[in-house]
Amino acid sequence: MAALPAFGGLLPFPTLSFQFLGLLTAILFVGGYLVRRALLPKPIPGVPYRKANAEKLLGNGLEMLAWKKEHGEMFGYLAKMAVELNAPIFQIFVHPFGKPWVVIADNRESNDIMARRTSRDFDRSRFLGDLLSSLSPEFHFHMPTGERWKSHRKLLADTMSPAFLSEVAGPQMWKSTMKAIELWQVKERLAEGRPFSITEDLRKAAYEIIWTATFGFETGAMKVQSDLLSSLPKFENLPHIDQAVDFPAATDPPIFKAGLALNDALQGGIQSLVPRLHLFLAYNAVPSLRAARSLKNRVIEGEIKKAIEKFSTKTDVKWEDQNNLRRYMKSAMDMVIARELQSARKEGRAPEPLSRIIQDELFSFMLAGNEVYTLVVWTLKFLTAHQDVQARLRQELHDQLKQALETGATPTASEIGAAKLPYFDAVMEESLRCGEITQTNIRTTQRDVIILGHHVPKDTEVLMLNNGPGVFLPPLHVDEGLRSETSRGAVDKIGEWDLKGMRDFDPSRWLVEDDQEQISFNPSAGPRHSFGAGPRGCFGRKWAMLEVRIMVVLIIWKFRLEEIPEPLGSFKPKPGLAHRPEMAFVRLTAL
Ligand code: HEM
Repeated sequence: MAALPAFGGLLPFPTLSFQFLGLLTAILFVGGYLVRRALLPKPIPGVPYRKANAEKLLGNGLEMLAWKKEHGEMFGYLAKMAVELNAPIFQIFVHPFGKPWVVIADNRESNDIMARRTSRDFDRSRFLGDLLSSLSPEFHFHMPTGERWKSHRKLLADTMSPAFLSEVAGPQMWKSTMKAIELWQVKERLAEGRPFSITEDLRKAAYEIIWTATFGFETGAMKVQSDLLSSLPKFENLPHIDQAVDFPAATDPPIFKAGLALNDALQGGIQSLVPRLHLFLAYNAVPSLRAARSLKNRVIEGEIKKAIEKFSTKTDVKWEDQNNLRRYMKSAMDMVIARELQSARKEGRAPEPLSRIIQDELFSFMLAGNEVYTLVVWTLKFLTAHQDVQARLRQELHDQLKQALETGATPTASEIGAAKLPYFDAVMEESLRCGEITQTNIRTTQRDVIILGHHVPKDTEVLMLNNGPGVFLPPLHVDEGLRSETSRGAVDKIGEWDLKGMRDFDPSRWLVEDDQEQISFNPSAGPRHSFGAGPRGCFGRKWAMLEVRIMVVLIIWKFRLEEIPEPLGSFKPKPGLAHRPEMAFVRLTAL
């Protein structure tokens, strides 16, 4: 009985607890429903999207990751969605708590946004600030368009002048490329007809080239590798003729290693949900990156001090006089420092050659220059896979650089820069297109805007596809009345591709023939946004195209890129910051 009261005491509990549990369940259910609803993507009214994705907490996120896993890149998913939705404008949901991103799959409208609707309606994407502000806070790439951005670009303006490019940067690019060629001559001899990977060599060569042209001295990365391989005897036990040879790698010079490490760390930011915080912690807390940053700062400061010493007494620099430039300037840094000292003298202010601004802007040439490497890698792959294109390209070089051919000399930087090479230009443009070097361009809306008849709110990220309808797939129909006025006015400015063979690598799509059967390169033959467009288009485009020209011409002049077996010739991209191939092999014959 003693248990009774206890039992009796417990009796009401189950009654209460059922009610309580019922209530709790209801609260949890309703609460859960409300929280879920709050977390679900919030579509922008009127802009097309796939309904199923708006009902998932992660929106399109998991599908995009699955696509990336299968295809090695992510933006093909967006091209596929444009076709599936049959919509030249649509939205996707990328971040669990973030706003939708709007995607444009129409080249004329994209061009209009970048070229004519900057910066009142659209401006530099904020995402780029998240990525770059820890490493290079004063790099103008990520700044909104305005006075600060303008003054930074002005500081560097001389580095893109024809005089500087032909007299200073070009010869530096040529010298560094020849170092890479010497390395490949050694490799070609050791490989005895077998293929080998060029990914690392090209990455380092492009980095060395841009470093030398920016700072005026070589880091020595190419040389240490050549020295190591030259010292090796003939290779015993070479693999089968179709299998790749691996070469030992020399240790990179410390400053070279530091620059690459700082650059590669950006990759982590791209993949992070909180890129700004991620990169701030990486650069400030990871000991190897902290050390890399302080070494980079020390070296750049040291070089700037040398330039100050050189230019503080020189007051007779004539900026447009090529001889004068050739005499004084060895690099982009010389140019920037000399200009800063001169401007300060003129304006009666103290010069600031060691400012963070100058250091960041100069170092950031290195970051931007990475894309040059990507373009060269894709180009060499296309030329290997399309032997007919390679033969026609070499023929054009031999025809146009006759003097070098007849004397057995290597064409100089200025000969290469000045040669009229329409087929070469077409090959480059087609490599940019088919290598999908710039898969999308991106802008942020600055106020509520109308795109193709749809209302898009302020602060929306707008992605413009370069890999979808109109480029590799038939264009989607757009009612002319829905276009902006300026877009309607640009109707005949850019050509459209024949639907047949849109996906094929075919440089001749960029060529036109006149009545006298003269071939010329037509940059407006079809959509072309690899360097962006408008005021925020690529600042270094002329530099990039000169560097690529010097590299590719010298490689094709010195080597034949022989066919390689299928597995090594794969065109599958590798997941990463840029659209790069998973592998790049060549089988070289020295010419
Ligand atoms: C094949 C090589 C290259 C490609 C494909 C490329 C592509 C691009 C693209 C797509 C943009 C953004 C354009 C836009 O949003 O409208 C850009 C911006 C920029 N690029 Fe390049 N680039 C290359 C090489 C270079 C080089 C070699 C340099 C410097 C030496 C450079 C410096 C810059 C800078 C400073 C910006 C930012 C411009 C601004 O915001 O005002 N780029 N580039």
